[in-house]
Amino acid sequence: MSHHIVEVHELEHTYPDGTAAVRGISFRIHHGEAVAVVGANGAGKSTLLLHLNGYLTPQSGTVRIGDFPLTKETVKDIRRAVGMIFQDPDDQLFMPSVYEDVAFGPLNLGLPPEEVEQRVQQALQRTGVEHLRERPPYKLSGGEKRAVAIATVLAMSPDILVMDEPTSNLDPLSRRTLIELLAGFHHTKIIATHDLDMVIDLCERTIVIHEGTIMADGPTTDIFNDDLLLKKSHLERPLRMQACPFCSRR
Ligand SMILES: Nc1ncnc2c1ncn2[C@@H]1O[C@H](COP(=O)(O)OP(=O)(O)OP(=O)(O)O)[C@@H](O)[C@H]1O
Repeated sequence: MSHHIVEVHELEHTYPDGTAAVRGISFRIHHGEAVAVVGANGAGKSTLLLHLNGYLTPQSGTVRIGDFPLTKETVKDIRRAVGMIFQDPDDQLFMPSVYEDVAFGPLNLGLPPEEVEQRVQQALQRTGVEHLRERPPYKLSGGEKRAVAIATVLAMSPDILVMDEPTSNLDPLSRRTLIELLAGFHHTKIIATHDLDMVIDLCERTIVIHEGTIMADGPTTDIFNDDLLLKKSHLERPLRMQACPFCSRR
């Protein structure tokens, strides 16, 4: 097996209206790495992420997850390895209760009832939402929904977690709780986000996307200290790295 768990090579994607969203992207990610994908609105982050578990298949170029090249034939295996957490938890939660949402994936795998129960219990415990087990997901708060969406993914025991804007629309405390939760996961993590302060907390490596191409790929601290790169990519230093507006100290 390759020691690169994710390999993307010369990936391109053009939408039917002619928008070239991903224009020749290549990178490799090792087991256990936590990698941020950052870039301005419309840079191509979500389009790239949708290729990592087969919601989109390559028009040109390749995506490999572990031993499998992504094709229509391997997509089922790839979805078992890669858990995708969407920006809007409502895209992920559709059953009448939290329990049923978290059990949905394991039941679809045809697992025996005891194992389904065990996976659901563990996933709810790890995300701290056991008490919501019988609640209808649509009545939960944004932070609770996000945690349940993560539980639905954990119940599938993926190797890799791919997340699109996991902290969007969360209040500061829910955001902090989520960051602590994610920091405790030992999965390979790929996180597309505008929350650059979260990136400092979670990701040792950052890939900067600009107009569908990779502008930079390296240690997060190097990227966030490169003001010219940030400017060219329409990004700003994370708040934590900006000068204090009152005392002008960093
Ligand atoms: N379904 C679609 N049809 C046509 N164009 C699309 C579609 N989805 C995205 N695009 C376009 O592709 C480009 C990349 O969009 P994408 O959503 O991947 O960017 P992003 O970096 O995730 O942006 P954001 O930070 O705003 O979420 C944009 O120009 C966008 O308008």
